[in-house]
Amino acid sequence: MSAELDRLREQIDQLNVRILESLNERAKLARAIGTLKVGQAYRPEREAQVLRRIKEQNQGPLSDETVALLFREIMSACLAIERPITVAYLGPKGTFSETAAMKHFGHAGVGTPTPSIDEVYRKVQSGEADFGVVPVENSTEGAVGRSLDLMPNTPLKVCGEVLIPIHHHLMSKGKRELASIPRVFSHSQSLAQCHEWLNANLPGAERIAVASNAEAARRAAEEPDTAAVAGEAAALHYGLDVLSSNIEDEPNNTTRFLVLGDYEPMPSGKDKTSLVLSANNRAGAVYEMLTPFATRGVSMTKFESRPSRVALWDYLFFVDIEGHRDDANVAAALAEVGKIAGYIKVLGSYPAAVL
Ligand SMILES: O=C(O)C(=O)C[C@]1(C(=O)O)C=C[C@@H](O)C=C1
Repeated sequence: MSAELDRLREQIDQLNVRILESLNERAKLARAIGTLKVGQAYRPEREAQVLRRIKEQNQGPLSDETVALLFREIMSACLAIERPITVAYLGPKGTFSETAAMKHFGHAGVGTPTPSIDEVYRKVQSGEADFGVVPVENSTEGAVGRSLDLMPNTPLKVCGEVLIPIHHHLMSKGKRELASIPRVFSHSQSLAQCHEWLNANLPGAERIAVASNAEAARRAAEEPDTAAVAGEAAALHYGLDVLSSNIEDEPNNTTRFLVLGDYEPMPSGKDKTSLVLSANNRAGAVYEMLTPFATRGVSMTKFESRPSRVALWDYLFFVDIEGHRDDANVAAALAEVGKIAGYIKVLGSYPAAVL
């Protein structure tokens, strides 16, 4: 048994040397590519292609998801040799936005927790951060209004999307009985996402909405007789005990984040395009405006209306379609929609989420 163990470990040691050599060889190639580039070194379209190919080529036993996550980190580390990417996200540390930023840019990216969505936009616009990550919609609770409302006026482009499965946990400083918790902090969306569970398990507790679920965890760590509803990252960051796991009412609860930056990705082969439209206020106007997508075979993956904030009962439509704005059918459809719509702004074309 022990001889067999030694033999297998010897093989792993030898393989580690080869992996190490390969990693550094790869890093040198990435650095050489970096010297040829003008402007932004980060290329999301290339990263998406690399990750898709790795998933296709994977023979196991590691899962496709696992190998893709490993290669995400390898690319993140290779890119950081020149200069780590800076990413502003809705903080404090421990939010799902931080999880999204790290999932997309890898852990060699330097995350900057930022107090509000407005401030994330501002930091990227001013060049204080290379990219920003903002939540745009949750599968249970719908749109994140502020992120959408800032899009029509920003010069930034949408250059990526990140999907994060959202699992909420009830946590407190030290283990305690649920019945002994008089107050629970969380973000209003998280409270809504756990509404049924809280009704059933903490019926008497006061629910207090705070700016983020990481802020909720921070307060639960400091204030006696309180608990927080937040994610695992927040429990780890603030040293809280998880009293009950996965308390979200909808098990497939997922939040979608967009990556914003001063960069327009090239086509990656599987892309999405986000746009904002307004229709004239007459019968059939929205139907007519969207018809070119149908006739050109362009799938719409999202249609969301928001008050325009310009006139009463005037709306903006946030639309996502499949394909890149440079794809022939998408370009033709956008040109036709542009002639019909009262207003059109293409927010960006970007690779569909791989992970
Ligand atoms: O192919 C490139 O453009 C690279 O810079 C290399 C590389 C990689 O490590 O594969 C690194 C960073 C980019 O974001 C994309 C890919």
